[in-house]
Amino acid sequence: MECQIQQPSLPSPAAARAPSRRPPQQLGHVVATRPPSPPDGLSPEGPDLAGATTPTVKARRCPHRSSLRERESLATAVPAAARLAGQLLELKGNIRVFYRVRPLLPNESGAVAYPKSGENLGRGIELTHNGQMYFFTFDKVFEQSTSQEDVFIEISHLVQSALDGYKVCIFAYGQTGSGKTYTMMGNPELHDQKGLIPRSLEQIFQTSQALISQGWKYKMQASMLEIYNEAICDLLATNHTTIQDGGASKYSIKHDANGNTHVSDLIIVDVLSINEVSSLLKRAAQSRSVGRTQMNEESSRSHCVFTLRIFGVNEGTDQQVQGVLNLIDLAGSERLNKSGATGDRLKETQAINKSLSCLSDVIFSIAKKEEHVPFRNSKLTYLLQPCLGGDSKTLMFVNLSPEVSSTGESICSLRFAARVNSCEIGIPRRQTQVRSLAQG
Ligand SMILES: Nc1ncnc2c1ncn2[C@@H]1O[C@H](COP(=O)(O)OP(=O)(O)OP(=O)(O)O)[C@@H](O)[C@H]1O
Repeated sequence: MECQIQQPSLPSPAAARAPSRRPPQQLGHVVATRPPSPPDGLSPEGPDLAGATTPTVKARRCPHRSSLRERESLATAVPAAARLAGQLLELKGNIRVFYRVRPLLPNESGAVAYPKSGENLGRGIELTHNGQMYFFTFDKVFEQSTSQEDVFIEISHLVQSALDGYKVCIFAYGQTGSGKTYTMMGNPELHDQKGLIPRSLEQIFQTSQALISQGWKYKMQASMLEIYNEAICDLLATNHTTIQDGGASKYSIKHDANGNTHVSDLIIVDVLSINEVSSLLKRAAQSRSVGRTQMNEESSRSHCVFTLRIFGVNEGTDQQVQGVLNLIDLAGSERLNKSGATGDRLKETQAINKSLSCLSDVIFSIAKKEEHVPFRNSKLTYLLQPCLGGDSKTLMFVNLSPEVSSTGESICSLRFAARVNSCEIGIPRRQTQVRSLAQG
């Protein structure tokens, strides 16, 4: 069940520290239902970054060699190791899991350690709880000192693949105050503190500009919503209405046959530059439901979903791609007795915990390969259905607080993450086609 966990009731600290004997390739399930498509940049029919070459030349030369070379020059921002990790990620059909531990705050004492060598270096974490040692391994661990930039480098290849026509979904999960918002958004104004969302968007715009010389033209559309107390709220709307406000016909979620999600009445903005997206992010951040709790001065009380739809066409080859980038900052899980929530905070906390528990039910159901997966039990799970049960490239960040009193919650988060990591959601599928003459 907890495939990446060495049992909690370990006999001795020495045994607890013994490295896992599981060979690295078993850490994720390789889905072998059909041969995996070659990693980005290796696809002969590639509308990807590499495939964006002059069509006549491309048709005559070895696509593999040219693709790789061109990608090398285009994606200079993505170091080779991270690209390789991304390609591996793509070959597996699982939801990948990275975890990040936030630094200790003043007056906190830590209960987290990491393997210093061996096969679990960079992937393992040890927690001590009530005198027992717990050991987990996942795809990647970011220790307290890891910078925002280093975290982004590890996911930049995944982000890039949205331009190739993939659906990409990255979400942050974890206890309240563990660093989800810092990881996803951070402070977009300060270079060192910029989170994954602003960095991803910068990269997408830079790369799309670089591809103009190879015949590619991209159109981008952004939307941003939050799910607060089980109601959807449009963060780009100037005048907020939710279903609870009486806008009953508003914001219903639908998925089309290609697994694309549509939320009725949601404002979708054409964005032409990174500056335009930045001001949208600023607007949305001001609208987000934030409150003070005992656990976090500025706690996000909602799940926040940023979506960038990417439409690309190559004027030379008539190839079209349609990618989606979903970046999601979930509300934090919290124990009611620890958070001290009352009144509105209590209601919010209950709604957050209920939707996270629905997420957990969905994950359990997918992991057990059950016929019926209860996606419709909450707005969050229904919205995430294509990311959790479809053909998208999905990555979950588990954010952890290193603080002693948080270890119980951290262990729950890590157990949940192990389930998520074991979910096989299928090989990611690229949305691409050749433009017909009729389309112009
Ligand atoms: N990697 C980090 N480096 C520096 N500070 C961090 C880091 N991660 C989190 N913090 C700080 O810790 C505090 C809590 O982080 P954050 O608000 O991101 O948590 P959260 O998980 O989003 O919480 P909630 O679920 O309540 O919204 C913030 O003050 C944030 O700036």
